[in-house]
Amino acid sequence: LHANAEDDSDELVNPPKVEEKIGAVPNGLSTDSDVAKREAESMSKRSLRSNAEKFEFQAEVSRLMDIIINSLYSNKDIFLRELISNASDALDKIRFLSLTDKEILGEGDNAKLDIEIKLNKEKKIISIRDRGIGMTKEDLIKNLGTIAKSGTSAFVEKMQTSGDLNLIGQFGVGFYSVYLVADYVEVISKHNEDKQYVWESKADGAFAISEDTWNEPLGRGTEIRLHLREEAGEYLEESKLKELVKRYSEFINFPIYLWATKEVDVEVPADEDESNDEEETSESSSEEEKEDEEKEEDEEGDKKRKTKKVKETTSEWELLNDVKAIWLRNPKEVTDEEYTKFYHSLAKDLSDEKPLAWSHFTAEGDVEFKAVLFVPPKAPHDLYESYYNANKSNLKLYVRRVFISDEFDELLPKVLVDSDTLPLNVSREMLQQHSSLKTIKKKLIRKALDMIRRIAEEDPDETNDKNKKDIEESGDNDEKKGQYTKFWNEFGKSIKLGIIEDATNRNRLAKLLRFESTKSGGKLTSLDQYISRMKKGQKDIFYITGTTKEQLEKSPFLERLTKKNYEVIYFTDPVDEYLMQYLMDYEEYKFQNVSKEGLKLGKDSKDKELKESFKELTKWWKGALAC
Ligand SMILES: Nc1ncnc2c1ncn2[C@@H]1O[C@H](COP(=O)(O)OP(=O)(O)OP(=O)(O)O)[C@@H](O)[C@H]1O
Repeated sequence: LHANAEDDSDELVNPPKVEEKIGAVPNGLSTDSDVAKREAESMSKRSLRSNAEKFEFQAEVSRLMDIIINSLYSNKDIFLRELISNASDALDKIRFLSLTDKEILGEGDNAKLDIEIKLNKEKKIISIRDRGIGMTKEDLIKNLGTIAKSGTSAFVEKMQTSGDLNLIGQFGVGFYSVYLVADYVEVISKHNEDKQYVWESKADGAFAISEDTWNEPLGRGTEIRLHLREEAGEYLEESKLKELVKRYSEFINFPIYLWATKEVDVEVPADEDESNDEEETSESSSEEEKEDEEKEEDEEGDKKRKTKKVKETTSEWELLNDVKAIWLRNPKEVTDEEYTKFYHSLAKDLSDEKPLAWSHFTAEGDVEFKAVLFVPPKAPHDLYESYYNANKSNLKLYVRRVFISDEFDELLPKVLVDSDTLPLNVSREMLQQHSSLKTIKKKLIRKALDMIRRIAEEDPDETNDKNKKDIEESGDNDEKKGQYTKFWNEFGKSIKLGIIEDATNRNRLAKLLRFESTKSGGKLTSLDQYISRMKKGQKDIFYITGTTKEQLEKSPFLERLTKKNYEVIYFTDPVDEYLMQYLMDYEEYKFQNVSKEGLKLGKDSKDKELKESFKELTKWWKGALAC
């Protein structure tokens, strides 16, 4: 990049004008002395600039960086996805602000919302540049080093036990993954409200910030330059980067361009090329012959001039992703693989695991919107820690393709919604209160519950005879087998919390409950299955709460019921006791805690019990009379 800093930085400021670039020589040398100066300052032998302001990383961040830089983790690819995702977030932010203030985007190239990647093979640098919101000096200090995110220590802990870096993006510390491949990183950033600054660090406990007086002005946005480690040379291959963008960032909502070189055939007049291409010029090897040819051509009048094809290397911006949002497409035309990939990019999930289910639909009526809902294969690591944190949610809302917010206080599966009905020019806070959002929420919850119910219905392990036949007919048994148990193990607690909080959907959620019982044979069972096994005349659903099933099995209260062949549910989760204060009944049956005093059994058993007590009473009475 620096060898021709002027050319390059120009290209970074004025990107994708493909036509202009054809034939340009991106690696040509420049004689401009300013450029040479800039380059010298910029590279500074990979030591932090001496006159820069120095900062220490916050201790947790420093530990995190140590772990990353010394990691033997083989999937180093993730750095690119993290940087692209940060660039995309920064673009979302500026686009959102521009809804209420058009001026904010600026003019010309500044208004182009895209992401550009460039390679400098010679200097082993990858640069990723966006025209997003950018960072002020204060942002750079805060965001990249001095303030540890809440996820930092959680991630450090997780890394120490599992060594699995895949989750880095989910812990909100993705930026630092650059040190998997680089040993020196520069972040050049320009925010509308500040000057251009350079942040730099070699991940050795310190970083430095200087006002940028040597790089080309960015206009607005951020450029991240990774000075690659010796062993990370593979990332200088264009093919590798193309593959990575395709794999991990295909669904980013902004165009991602790579400054790609390619060989093109160029037609040149046969004679012009003579001096530098011996093979090709053999047909006209002497001045005389050349003159003869010219004469011939002149004589032939309108006949074409003699030309020939030569190969030339040129560079141009190549678009790497298809920006058409998946949710706008017809569901019939989107493949399972595309949904899975889209989910992975949305959830920053690097595993190969498919989502447990998804639902892609268009809602019509008063509020129109399109949505794609996913049930992740695994619950987010902090799902319950942050359960009551109002700002944390997995819902992403777009209005007319513009990302508006992911700050909703609703717990839903991974969700992405795009609506044309909502107004664009209102603040996030106002939008939260907008009545349309309530309708969206209602519809989404219904759809999410349907989707979860379907996981159960399609799972052959869920031995509900009603749907067993359908499952057998559908043929894809293996894939669906055990999926509901998997769902339950990951999200069961959410269903319970839903029952507690959402009175309107309580019954629908109760259908999704699973538990073990005295008759479930160690497996999970549902309320419907419990009801199907009920004794004749039984009016109640019996349950017992405690810490473990083993402990409950010894309970004398339980024995009283099992002796009479009643099925009793074991509720052993700490939340269950609380849950049962809200779940009074299911269908026409009441819940009864068997360890409560004064337990009433079902009608027939009640009669029996009465008879029993009557027998006892008469025995006693007879005895008393005999005395
Ligand atoms: N290209 C960028 N433009 C503007 N700000 C950025 C950019 N890259 C990073 N940042 C800022 O630095 C912060 C830290 O980035 P980092 O990747 O570590 O975490 P994150 O983006 O919040 O979470 P995640 O890792 O899940 O993407 C971001 O929250 C953002 O404020």
